Amino acid sequence: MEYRSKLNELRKKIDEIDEQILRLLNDRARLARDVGHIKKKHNLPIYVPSREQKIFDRLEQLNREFGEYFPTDSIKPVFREIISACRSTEENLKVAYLGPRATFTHQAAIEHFGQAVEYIPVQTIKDVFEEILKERADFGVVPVENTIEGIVNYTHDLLVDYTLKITGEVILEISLHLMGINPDIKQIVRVYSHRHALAECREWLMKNLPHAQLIEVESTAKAAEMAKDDYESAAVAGEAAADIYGLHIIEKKIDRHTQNFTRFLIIGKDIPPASGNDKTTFVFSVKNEVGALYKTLEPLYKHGINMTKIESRPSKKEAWDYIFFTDIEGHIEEDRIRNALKELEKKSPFFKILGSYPKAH
Ligand SMILES: O=C(O)C(=O)C[C@]1(C(=O)O)C=C[C@@H](O)C=C1
Repeated sequence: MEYRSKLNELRKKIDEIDEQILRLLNDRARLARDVGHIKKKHNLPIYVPSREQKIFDRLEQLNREFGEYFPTDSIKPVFREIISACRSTEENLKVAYLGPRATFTHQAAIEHFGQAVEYIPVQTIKDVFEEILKERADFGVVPVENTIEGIVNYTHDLLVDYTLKITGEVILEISLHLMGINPDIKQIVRVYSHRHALAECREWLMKNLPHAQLIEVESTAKAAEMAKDDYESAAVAGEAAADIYGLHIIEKKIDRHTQNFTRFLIIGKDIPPASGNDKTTFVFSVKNEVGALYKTLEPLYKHGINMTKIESRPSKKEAWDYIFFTDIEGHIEEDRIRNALKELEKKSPFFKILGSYPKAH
């Protein structure tokens, strides 16, 4: 019985600490609200991703110094929600994303903005751009490339056509989980999912649920919705679907791809200020002459700028004419980046900066 009194004593201490945390959260929210008043008065943006990134970096570092009793991997998810909630006392951010709810794009959006924003699921990537342009949303979230499927052409084309800017990126590991309201796998007789997701998990399903009926539905999100009221059903879907539809994750990562990552872009109207660890994305074309690509990119080399990616796409203006989507390290506020890009622009028939934004970790 002695352990009971010890347990009670420890729980009492946890309650006291929770109370202190809660008081501090209220103090924090009050300060954020005051910051919000000043920013509104001086017409400054409420959402400052560079500041948020600095907070995460500093706290992760401090947590290591504190001995990591609290897992460092949990710092960002916890503080992301704290900041999201504090931010919501300053302004109600509206974020459009390629829906429906519970998709991986939704998951990426939550990973970036936290829960305390108004989410607007829309049907197409173009609708995401339109929502921002028509001022129904402040930001948008769209997929741009996947390690297995390659680039999302449509997102690239829209970035060229619209005046909007890339303001951030999220890289998400695409893991498919088995989920349901019933955690007992032995009672599962039906498994819902999208055709591709079922195919990716076939090996695991054959081995562990050989008698279950596999039912194809239009999306992994729909699968989770189908499973949410049925004790004998499970769905194969992403983590956001389990959160949103209140399902238990019965078995984590049942897909066989270990290198399945998708990169999502956050788009908005303005380029955010430098965070100190940024990327700039631009697109350009080259003249039709020998060594044109080499010559056009020379200013990057001259100014010591690291190019991390270059991707060609048909320009759609003339046959066999290409434009190049390029990522470099650094922010357009930095002199060396600005100067190099000015020189590069002079050499290109077409040039456009698509954004400068904090690098995803
Ligand atoms: O520092 C600010 O500018 C704030 O508004 C506070 C705060 C925060 O909660 O820490 C909230 C929103 C911003 O995106 C950045 C940080």
